[in-house]
Amino acid sequence: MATVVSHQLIGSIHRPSNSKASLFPKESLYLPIKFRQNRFKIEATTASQTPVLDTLLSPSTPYKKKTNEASLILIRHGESLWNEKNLFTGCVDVPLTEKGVAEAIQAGKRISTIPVDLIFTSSLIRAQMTAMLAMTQHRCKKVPIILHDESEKAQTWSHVFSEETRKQSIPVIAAWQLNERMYGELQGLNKEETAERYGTQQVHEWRRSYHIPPPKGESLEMCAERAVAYFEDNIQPELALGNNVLIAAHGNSLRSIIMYLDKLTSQEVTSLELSTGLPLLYIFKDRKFMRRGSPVGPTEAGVYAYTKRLAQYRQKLDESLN
Ligand SMILES: O=C(O)[C@@H](CO)OP(=O)(O)O
Repeated sequence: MATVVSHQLIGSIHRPSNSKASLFPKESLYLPIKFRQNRFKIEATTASQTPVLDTLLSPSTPYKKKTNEASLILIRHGESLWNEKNLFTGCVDVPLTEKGVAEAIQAGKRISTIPVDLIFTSSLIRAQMTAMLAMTQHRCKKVPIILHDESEKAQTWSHVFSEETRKQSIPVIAAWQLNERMYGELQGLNKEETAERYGTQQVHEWRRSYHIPPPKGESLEMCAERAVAYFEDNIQPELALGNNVLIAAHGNSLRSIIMYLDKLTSQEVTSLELSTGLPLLYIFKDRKFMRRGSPVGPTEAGVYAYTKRLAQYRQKLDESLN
C-alpha cells in the first residue's frame, strides 16, 4: 500500500483500445484527429485520404519508438488571479497573475533539459499559459503549437507548409477532460468566508474528500472519471510509444491523475496537495510509472541519474549548444 503522500513540492483523442498508433504518424499512414462530442477521435487512414492533421504532424515527424521508456512531466498551472484572491475557481477561465507567470517560467527552467515531444493541457487559459511559458525556457528551442481541430477550416487554416518548421515544433493538445474539477455553487466564493459560513470541516470535505461533491459540483471521484479516462486513452499510449509528455493542468485534475499513477487510496489522496507551478517528473518504463520528484534545475545531477535515456538527452543538448 502506498504511504501517505504530501507532494508539497510539486507543484478525446479517442484511440481504438488496441491501436498502437501515435500522434506521430509513420511513412504512409497518418492519423487524422476528428473532433466528436468534445472528444477527439483518431482513425487510421491511408495517404490517399485528406491529411486532416497534416498541419503539424507530418508523415515523417521524428518520433519512432526506440525505447520502452518515456518521461512524463506534470505541472499544475502557476498562480491565477483567483488563487491570489482565494476564490473557488473550478472551471472559471481566469488568467495567471504576474507571480503565476514567473512560476511558469521557473518551472520551464527546471525542466529545460528533460525531453518533451507532446504537450497536453486543459482547455483553460491558466494551464495553457503555463505550458507555453514553461516551454519558452526549454533548451530544445522547439515551438509549442496548439492543434486546432474544432473544424476542418481550423485545421486547414493553421496548416504549416514547411517540413523543417514542423520538425521544430511541439504539438499541443488542449482537452477539456483535463480541466479543473467543476466546483459547482462554490465557484467565485471566497474560501475563507465559505469556511466561516459552512464550517471548516464541511469545506475541507468539499475540497479534499474523494467521494463528497461540493454543492452542484464534481467530487474528485467524478473529476477522476474523465481526467484519468483521458489519460489512459490518450496520454498513456503516447508514453508507451516512447513519446515524452508534458501535462499542464490543475490542482484537482492532477490529483486524480497522481492518484492513478501512484496507486493512492481514496483516503491517501485527501492529503495530497499540489503547489502552483512546480513540475513533477515520472518515468514510464515497462508499463509502470515511477515518481521521480520535482527537478530542481537543469544542472541537477540527480534527475539525470534516474535513467540512461535522460542523461543521453541532456548530453546531446549540451553538445548541440557547445
Ligand atoms: O479553486 C479551485 O479551483 C481549486 C484550485 O485552486 O481549489 P482547491 O485547492 O480548494 O481545490
